[in-house]
Amino acid sequence: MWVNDRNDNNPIVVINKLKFTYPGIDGHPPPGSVPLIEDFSLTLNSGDRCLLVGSNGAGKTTILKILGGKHMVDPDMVRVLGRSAFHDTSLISSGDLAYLGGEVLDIDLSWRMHKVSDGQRRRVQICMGLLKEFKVLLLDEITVDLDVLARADLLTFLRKECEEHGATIIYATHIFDGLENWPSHIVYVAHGKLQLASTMEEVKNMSNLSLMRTVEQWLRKERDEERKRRKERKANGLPEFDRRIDGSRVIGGDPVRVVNNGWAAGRLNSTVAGEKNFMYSSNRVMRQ
Ligand SMILES: Nc1ncnc2c1ncn2[C@@H]1O[C@H](COP(=O)(O)OP(=O)(O)OP(=O)(O)O)[C@@H](O)[C@H]1O
Repeated sequence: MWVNDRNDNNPIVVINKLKFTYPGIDGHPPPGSVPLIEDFSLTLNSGDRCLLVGSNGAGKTTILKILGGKHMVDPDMVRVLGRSAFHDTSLISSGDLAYLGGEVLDIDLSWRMHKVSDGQRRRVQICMGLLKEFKVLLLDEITVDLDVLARADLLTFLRKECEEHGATIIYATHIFDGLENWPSHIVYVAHGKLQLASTMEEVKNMSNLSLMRTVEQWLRKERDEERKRRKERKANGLPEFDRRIDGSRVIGGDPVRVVNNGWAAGRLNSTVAGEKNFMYSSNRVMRQ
């Protein structure tokens, strides 16, 4: 497969047998927990535009956050520009590595940003995130509120950054509008495991369908297999779902306070969401 066979001298992103479990309240994976990401390997080179696809909860954001140095993993498991993103903070501070996710750039309401639309706010967030010249850009579905033109312009700009300046982009998204000819590579992840990593050309040779329909087909197959697995478990007298180990939440009391959501100690970038029953969370997943 392309990911493991490529032999470029200076790969920009190298993920090598990545294994990750969100830590519990004590900072360690809860006993008995199954790794969320397992045996995940991927190599990307300068100029690659990689689309990261998968169903809800597949682990896309987690992978992007690990690459962005927001979760600690063994330094040999993830190298960005030859360095460990978690341990080498200069990667982010220099702007060489940029992470742009839904909730990362919170806007201070005192900037009168409450008077603008969601899409206008999103544009400001994106502009701020792209102010510094980047070598590696991690995008976690950032185009949700953009109008068609703003989205098309952004995709063109990003493509140019890759083609003309050799930037490398990994973009996790569920929105395939205007993406048909944008990526150079597609990576499909399911249940934290790599299912497919191919060039766009290979994906087109594999399927006559549009990119969106091709991905839809993959996800449908995944869902059908999951349903079959659950049915078989049930027939064998086993619980339909695997036992869930809740390690990173403190539940109970009023108000409910989540004090550890899996971000590495000392690097928590908290957002107070809501006033009454507030949660400390830097991840929208935890805001319920
Ligand atoms: N901070 C956290 N602590 C514990 N579990 C988490 C945390 N963040 C995410 N998870 C769990 O990890 C799994 C993968 O989540 P992740 O956000 O990486 O998926 P995703 O592929 O980005 O999903 P989506 O497409 O819905 O954004 C989910 O089951 C989620 O509940």
